[in-house]
Amino acid sequence: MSQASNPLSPPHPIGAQYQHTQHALPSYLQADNLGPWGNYLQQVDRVIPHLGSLARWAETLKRPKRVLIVDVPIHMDDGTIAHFEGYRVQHNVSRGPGKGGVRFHQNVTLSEVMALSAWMSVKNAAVNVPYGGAKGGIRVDPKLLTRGELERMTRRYTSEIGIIIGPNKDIPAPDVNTNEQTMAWMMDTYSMNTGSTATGVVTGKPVDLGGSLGRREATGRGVFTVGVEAAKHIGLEISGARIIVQGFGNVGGVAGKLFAEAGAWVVAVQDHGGTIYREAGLNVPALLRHVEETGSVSGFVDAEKISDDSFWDVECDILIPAALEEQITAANAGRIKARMVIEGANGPTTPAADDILAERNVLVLPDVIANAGGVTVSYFEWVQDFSSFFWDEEEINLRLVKIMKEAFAVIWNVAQSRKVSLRTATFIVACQRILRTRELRGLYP
Ligand SMILES: NC(=O)C1=CN([C@@H]2O[C@H](COP(=O)(O)OP(=O)(O)OC[C@H]3O[C@@H](n4cnc5c(N)ncnc54)[C@H](O)[C@@H]3O)[C@@H](O)[C@H]2O)C=CC1
Ligand SMILES: O=C(O)CCC(=O)C(=O)O
Repeated sequence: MSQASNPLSPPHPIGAQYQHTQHALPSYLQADNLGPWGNYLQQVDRVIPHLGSLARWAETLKRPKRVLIVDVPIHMDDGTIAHFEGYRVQHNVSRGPGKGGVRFHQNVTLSEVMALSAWMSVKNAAVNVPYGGAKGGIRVDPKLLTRGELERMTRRYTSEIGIIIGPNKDIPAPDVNTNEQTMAWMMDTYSMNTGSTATGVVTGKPVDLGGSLGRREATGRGVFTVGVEAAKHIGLEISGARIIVQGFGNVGGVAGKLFAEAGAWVVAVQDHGGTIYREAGLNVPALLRHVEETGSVSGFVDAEKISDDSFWDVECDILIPAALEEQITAANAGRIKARMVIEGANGPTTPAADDILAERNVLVLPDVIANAGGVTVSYFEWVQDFSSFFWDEEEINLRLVKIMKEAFAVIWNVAQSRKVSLRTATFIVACQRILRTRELRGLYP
């Protein structure tokens, strides 16, 4: 059907590159394709037998508290109007305000944001920061927008979700394809709409706007910290270890840099643009500069280009997935050579792949503890904003490492004593905390 004869077409034509946002099936109709949310539900089912009497509250974990779908209309630079679909999901707010990032990606769906918000509830409880779990996103390829379009979309989205976010209600932060600038626009929009500067409404802001030193590197630093702790348990020497990284953005780039500085060899890196390999180890600082300049690892001169699929066959000791969900599946888990997988990304391993890796004695450090460094420093940022007293970077990193090591030690011991995976152990610790609060608070207002 042509645009002109379709009664549902927008009054103004839209640019061809945005048509997917108009014609894609609304994501809330895709509920039968559970994807990451289905994986999360399976992870919950694995923890229920370990919850004792709290298991009677477990259904709480399987239902998001609040789901908001918003239409985000903006003027494009060429004068046309485009509509984007945005989401904010608050999975659980028993332990405190919702907390979790905002993702801009062309494949974002409601089911995905539901899963990401639920993993935030588990993660925040695992490191015992006083938050529930939330997440947001817009179904858009931000690489196709100009800076002005991106700003208008971010601001309109912030206004639309403004009814449920706030420094004491739900605090967004960066995730895939969002950054400090995105958070600055969100903070400014929320502040203008409420009539006073509210730095604590988002974290991951520029330091000049009340952001925290160390937040940019925090998730990668947390990945590195738990990786080093786990390596000690399995007798893996970090110096000289071979590492492969999928996703070389905020999380993968910083984790790769810290492992390289500790003497490891980053031998393969994959991102959306392709996969590169160097037997003798990549020059990580030079690769980071290349990504900064070009947007991808692709085209890095001092490396061999290999096929995306052969990434999974590379000989290595540690694999760090740091891109998107469902990357390690039953189809490739049997090929992975690593002794340890450190999940920088959220939800990169499906439950079926978890089982294959466990059978093959590959240790998986799950997202819900391995990438908790980001939200931990977000918590520091929020505390600093409330007190208007800012800490130096050394103090932030010391506190971050202490929290990550202590949380990981508790989880490791639970895994040993209950003879369960580190993922189930993390869920046991976290879900007990969440459900205990749920029980104490009771049900009626
Ligand atoms: N930024 C943060 O503080 C935190 C992020 N995470 C998770 O870490 C993961 C990465 O997030 P960021 O580094 O912040 O995002 P980013 O936007 O900085 O980087 C994303 C990276 O993934 C790559 N990528 C995208 N699609 C890909 C594909 N199909 N195949 C291979 N690589 C692909 C991109 O090229 C880029 O290198 C996400 O799962 C996110 O939810 C988790 C905790 C905190
Ligand atoms: O820093 C935060 O609040 C949340 C970061 C995030 O989205 C995540 O941990 O997945």
